[in-house]
Parts: sequence; C-alpha cells; structure tokens
Amino acid sequence: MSTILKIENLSHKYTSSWAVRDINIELDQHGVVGLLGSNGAGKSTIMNIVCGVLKPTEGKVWIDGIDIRQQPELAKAKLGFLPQTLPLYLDFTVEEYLTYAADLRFIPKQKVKAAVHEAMEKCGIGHFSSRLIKNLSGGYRQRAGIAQAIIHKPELIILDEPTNGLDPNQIIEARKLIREIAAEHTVLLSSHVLSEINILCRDIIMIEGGRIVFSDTMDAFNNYVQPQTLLVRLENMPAEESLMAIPGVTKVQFLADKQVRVYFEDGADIAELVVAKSIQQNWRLKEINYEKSLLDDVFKQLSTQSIPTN
Ligand SMILES: Nc1ncnc2c1ncn2[C@@H]1O[C@H](COP(=O)(O)OP(=O)(O)OP(=O)(O)O)[C@@H](O)[C@H]1O
Repeated sequence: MSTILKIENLSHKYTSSWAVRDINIELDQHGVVGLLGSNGAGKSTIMNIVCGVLKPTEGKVWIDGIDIRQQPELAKAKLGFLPQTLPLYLDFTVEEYLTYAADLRFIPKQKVKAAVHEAMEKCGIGHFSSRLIKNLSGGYRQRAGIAQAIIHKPELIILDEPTNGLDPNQIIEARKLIREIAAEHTVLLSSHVLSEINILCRDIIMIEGGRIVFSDTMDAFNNYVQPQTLLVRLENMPAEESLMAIPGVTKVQFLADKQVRVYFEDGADIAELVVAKSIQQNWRLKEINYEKSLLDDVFKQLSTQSIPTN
C-alpha cells in the first residue's frame, strides 16, 4: 500500500506564537492511528491543515501523493473529515443531509441514492433516515457526522475527538463503528483521552506543546517507561531490612497475599539479586514480576519531556 498521508515539516502560527512546530507524519496502512495530546496541544490545528481547512505557515501535506494546497479538489476526494464541531444541518433529515454531503463530494447524480443508503447502513442510522437531525441523540448525530465523512469512500478519514460529549454506551458504539471503518480505511483520530487511544489505535502519535514527543506502535508506547518496581510473592516474608539491604532497592511496600512491592533506583536491575538472596535465606520465592508503568504515568512523563521520534 502506498503512503496515504504524508506531512512534512509542518509548522503553524496563528498570531505571534507557534501552535505546531516541525510535524512529520507518514501513514501507509489501514487501521486507526491515534493523535494524542492534552487540550491546546495542537491536534485540531494539524487536522485542519491536513483537511485543507487551514493554510499552514510552513510545510506540506500530501494525501495519497496529492498536494492538498496545489490540487485541493483531487486531494479532498480522497479524504473524509469529521471536525470537532459536528458539521450538521439540524433542520435537514438524515437522508437530506447525506444527499447534500454526497453532492458536495461530487458523487455522480445516479449514484447518490446508493451512496447515501450505504453510508447510513454502515453507520447504523438507516432507521432514522427521515428523522430531522435536531431530533437525534448525541450518539446518532455523531453517526450522521461519520456517515458524511465516509460517503465518498475516501482512503483517509480524519476524526477530531469523535467520542467527545458522548455517554458511555454511545462511546462503545462509536468505537465499534470506528473499528469497522478502519478495516477498510486509514483513520487518523485525535483524543486527549489516553485510554481511548489505547483501546482503539494500532499506532500512536503523541503531541505536546505543538511538537511530536512520541510516535510508534501502541505496544512500544506501553513499554516505553522502564519498570521501576518488582512485585514479589514469597512464602516466607523477610523483614524490611533484609530487602532494603539489596543494592539498588529504595523502598519496600508489603501487600496482601504474601506479596511485596520492591522499588529500585533508575538503571538498577535487581531481579537477579532478589532471586539469589531468596535462595540464600530460604524466602521461598513463588513469583517475581517487573511492574509496567501505568499508561497515565507514561503520558505524564512524555508530556513533560521531549524525546526523539522514530
Ligand atoms: N484560531 C486561533 N487563533 C489563535 N490561536 C489559536 C486558534 N486556534 C487554536 N489556537 C491555539 O493554538 C494552539 C493549538 O490549538 P489546537 O486547537 O490545535 O489544540 P488541540 O490539541 O486540538 O486542543 P483541544 O483538544 O482543546 O481542541 C492552542 O494554544 C490554541 O489556543
């Protein structure tokens, strides 16, 4: 599969200060890629530039090899966009709205009806085709918004905070729909909620202060921060002093079920030392595991430091 989205040296200044700086992104396969960042990090700015809504101060964007500034109509035919504020006409019915969206996308007249029908079915709103959009719930309005983004079967779909404002059941439904769409399309989705990106995305691009601070697979992100604790289960629990005597150990915390959490300093690899001492002092070691940092810890750490992207 060819490169569906390429962003090169993208920077944008609204007034005097830079909103995003030197962004480079390349997407070349189906699935969901998450753009994660706290409020004001620069996610919408990037998405608006990719979709041709905003002219970048510096840099270039290609959609399937087509420059969005030089050939906007051709490039936009290959992308669908759901902005943060839903682009809905409240006094239209769902069918009227999607028919209008199909016209805007230059779908040939004789194919509009089928395209509208297909998008409604895919997004599970066929049964509301003649309902006014203003009478739809938040979850169904979101589906109507997603339907307009996929009506022309674009290669790339950009979803800016698509589950924002939905209730928990609507969020589950929206995620299911996004996964289905991502089986056939490349989806770039933004969120400030780490767990959402973790659940939905294959790859993650994290942006803070307008710069990319991490870009890799979700698995690599989860493994990024080195473990700082060992969780150990011992049949014969030793005294705190015995554990603290192991070089590198900074703190111990006794837990239920004959478990102890052992904190150690950066760079120290103490698992072998714990095992050796357990044998020597007959602690009867049952289990020993490095504890992975919580996702939120990773987020916090990356938010406050810049690291090179891959
Ligand atoms: N039209 C504008 N004029 C001036 N500054 C703007 C404008 N739009 C955004 N900004 C600023 O640019 C920065 C990036 O904003 P952006 O909306 O891209 O972030 P975001 O990550 O999408 O945040 P959110 O999740 O809150 O939407 C912020 O500091 C914001 O205040």
